[in-house]
Amino acid sequence: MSEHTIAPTGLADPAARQAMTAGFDPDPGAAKPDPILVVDNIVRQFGGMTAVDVGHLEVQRGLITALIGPNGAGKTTFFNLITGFDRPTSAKTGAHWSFDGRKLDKTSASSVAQAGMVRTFQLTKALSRMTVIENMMLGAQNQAGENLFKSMFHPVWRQQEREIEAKADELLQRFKLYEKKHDYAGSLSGGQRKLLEMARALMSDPKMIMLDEPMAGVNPALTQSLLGHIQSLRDEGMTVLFVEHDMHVVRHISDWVAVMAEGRLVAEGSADTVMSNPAVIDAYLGAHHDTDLGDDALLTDEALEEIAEEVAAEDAERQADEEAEGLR
Ligand SMILES: Nc1ncnc2c1ncn2[C@@H]1O[C@H](COP(=O)(O)OP(=O)(O)OP(=O)(O)O)[C@@H](O)[C@H]1O
Repeated sequence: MSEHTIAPTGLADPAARQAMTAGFDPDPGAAKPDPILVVDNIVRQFGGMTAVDVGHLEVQRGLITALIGPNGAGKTTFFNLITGFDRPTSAKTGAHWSFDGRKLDKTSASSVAQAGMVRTFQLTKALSRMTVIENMMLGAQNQAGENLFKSMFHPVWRQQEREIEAKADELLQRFKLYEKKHDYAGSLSGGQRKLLEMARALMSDPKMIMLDEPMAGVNPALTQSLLGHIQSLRDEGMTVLFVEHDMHVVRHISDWVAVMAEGRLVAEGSADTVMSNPAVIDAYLGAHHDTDLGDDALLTDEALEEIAEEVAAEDAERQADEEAEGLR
């Protein structure tokens, strides 16, 4: 085991995870035995519209928790709020959240990342024009958003550069991106970009990784590899919180599911339980009549490939639409 690999925990055993979650109270916002993230009274309004209004949420340490909900439910806004990229409207009226026992509500995005709660970032245009290894090196500097570029010139950066590069190489090997080390990140496929986003987030040794739609734009060849990487992170002791629209993926890898609708937390439970919950079905049907909540508890390899093909086709369609719009 390398020095950057986290020691396996008892939660690598599916039976241990099932036994643990079977004991959770299924009420939305219920207490967990060992929460790594505790959120209270987070409200975000845009004008007169309430995008997020979460009274209480606990995320259990060491599990994969999916945050699901129809379009516009407030999932991304919630991610932005708890990672310091946005401020709650309720900042002065009792919003607070803590991670691993540390209060985070007055902290910046970089301090949140330093505390060990790291989210993935989509490759922006600027990051696409940098090489894979340059992206990884920036990831080491705590995911500080607009401060990423400044961080390159910090003296500490230069001192530690070699050590950091060795860690980056190790992660690139793990994520099968080492051969692409000096390629521009923009030249990677959709799936490889997702792997790079994940590898980059791991450069700061997080305790919890937050993934926003990790399967979007991923081609069939990489779908299973990506799911496997997410499960391995959990098996090694990391907590994973992810937003995902594909319910088959949610069923396949989640230990616990939290559901948002119209900004609020409306349900929690195992994937099977929440997807048969009438409040959840109503929330989805109200927003999206053709949503497939999935009907299989465990996916076959063929089903996974089909999902990946659908995702790739949707992505190609979206890209074609964007290109057509650009030509107009
Ligand atoms: N900067 C903003 N200004 C105004 N409204 C916003 C802003 N950001 C989000 N919203 C609104 O807040 C609501 C929640 O949006 P959000 O993107 O968080 O939902 P979501 O659950 O992540 O949706 P999706 O699954 O479609 O990504 C939506 O109605 C959205 O239009």
